[in-house]
Amino acid sequence: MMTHDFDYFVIGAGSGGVRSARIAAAHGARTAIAEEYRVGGTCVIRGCVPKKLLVIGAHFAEDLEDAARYGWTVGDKSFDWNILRDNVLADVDRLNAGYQSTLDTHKVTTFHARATLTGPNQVQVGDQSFTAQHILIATGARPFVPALPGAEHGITSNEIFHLPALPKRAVIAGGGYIANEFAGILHQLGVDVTLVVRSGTLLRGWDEALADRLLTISMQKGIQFRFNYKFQSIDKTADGLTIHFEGGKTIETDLLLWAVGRNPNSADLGLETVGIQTAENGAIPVDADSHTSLPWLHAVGDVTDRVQLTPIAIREGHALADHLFGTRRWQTNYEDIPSAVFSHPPLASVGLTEAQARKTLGTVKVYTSDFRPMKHVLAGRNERCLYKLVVDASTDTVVGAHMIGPDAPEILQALAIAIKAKLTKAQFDDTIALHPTMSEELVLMK
Ligand SMILES: Cc1cc2nc3c(=O)[nH]c(=O)nc-3n(C[C@H](O)[C@H](O)[C@H](O)COP(=O)(O)OP(=O)(O)OC[C@H]3O[C@@H](n4cnc5c(N)ncnc54)[C@H](O)[C@@H]3O)c2cc1C
Ligand SMILES: NC(=O)c1ccc[n+]([C@@H]2O[C@H](COP(=O)([O-])OP(=O)(O)OC[C@H]3O[C@@H](n4cnc5c(N)ncnc54)[C@H](O)[C@@H]3O)[C@@H](O)[C@H]2O)c1
Repeated sequence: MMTHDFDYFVIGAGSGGVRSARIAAAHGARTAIAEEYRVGGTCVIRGCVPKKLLVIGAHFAEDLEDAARYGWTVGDKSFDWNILRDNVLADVDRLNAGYQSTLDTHKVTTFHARATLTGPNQVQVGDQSFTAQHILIATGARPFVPALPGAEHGITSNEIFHLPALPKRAVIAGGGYIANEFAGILHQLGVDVTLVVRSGTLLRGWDEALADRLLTISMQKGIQFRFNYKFQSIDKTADGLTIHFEGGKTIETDLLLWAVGRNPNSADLGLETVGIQTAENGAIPVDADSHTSLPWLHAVGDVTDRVQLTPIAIREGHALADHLFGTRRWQTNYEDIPSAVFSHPPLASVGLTEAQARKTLGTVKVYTSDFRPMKHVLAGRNERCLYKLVVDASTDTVVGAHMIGPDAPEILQALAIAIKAKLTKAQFDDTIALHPTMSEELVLMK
């Protein structure tokens, strides 16, 4: 048998790559990983983690306001972006070091350089070349920026965490996760935010009633929306940017954030050299075990464009390493994946939306609770929660849960266990309420 330099060579030290490398090494595989930017990948360095810290930081704007109704005298409030940004970036450094130390502890050889495929079982890293029995591509996705005149004057989520100063005005392009999360963050921090959506729908694919509720609350807070606006070009001016839209409309702004999706990061990896053809958007085709059509080449995470979420990349990477180097063969289950939009307030969802259930099931029952949380009542904040349970009427199984309101993602993670376990509405009803909480609504819906 031919001896390779490594048993496993992982390209990309993000969520999927790090987990896969660590598990493979724990199984005894001689493992290497290459990272061209920073170990930890999108989620840790410029995604979930710094984003969530900014969400928490931004929410103090409302908490400090509400504190007065609870009897607290808060002195003159002021906000310093440099402090928040630098503390968040310092935490990212801490996590980055933690990820590196995990790799080191597991004796994974790390190369801090870009890697490419140069032939079957072959990788080039900087000016070094290696062979490996198995190679994993876990290179993630990159922000999509439309090819429009002046598009380069906009920034993406990669740059937003490093802003030297907050702008006065910001336009955010897109109506999905990143657009709504950063609309909330920037607005709370005092930026005049306009969200520009090319269609008439916010958060396509989410339960419509929840998306509508986010729109209503966001508008109430002062975020502006422009629907059915199609970008044409962007001019840099003395005062900032002028954005031109089809039909002659324009918006003046200081900052433009492109949040219009992320494409698999597979360009210039050498895939064509080894005979792999990607989908039009760059996605690497894989089977349920994350194998490509070549026996030595595998891919997990965003680069495969299955579900662009960290826990999914982690599972895919873990299952693959177990399969290649361990004894257990298992596959990632894509049913009932919980997810959240960390907007202000956040949305969280698992299972079928009402529309999906009506399309795919026979009869469907929908239970809703539309209420003002007690914290908001005393604070005089007119912001209502909306909880929704979708039930397959033929079996009484709860097939979907959808929530918007404070702490919705925290509540939904536990609720996702009940949905995954296919509990019935009767079992929800049989559960004693924990009073007074917001989540007790979930067992009180009639
Ligand atoms: C702003 C933002 C917020 C997000 N928030 C959430 C959230 O709250 N919850 C959630 O679940 N998901 C969130 N996501 C999505 C999540 O970050 C991704 O789904 C996840 O990181 C995908 O993991 P991955 O391993 O596929 O790729 P990544 O984590 O992106 O890792 C890929 C790594 O490969 C490296 N790389 C690329 N090419 C090469 C090469 N040729 N050689 C060497 N290295 C290379 C990259 O530098 C990167 O470090 C967010 C994403 C963004 C952008
Ligand atoms: N909280 C989370 O879990 C979280 C947070 C951020 C990102 N993510 C992941 O990262 C992915 C990327 O996030 P995202 O917000 O960029 O994508 P998204 O798919 O959520 O939203 C993209 C938006 O851009 C619009 N769009 C697409 N092309 C456009 C164009 N040419 N012009 C104008 N609008 C256009 C779409 O209609 C949509 O509203 C998400 O799909 C998600 O999987 C997850």
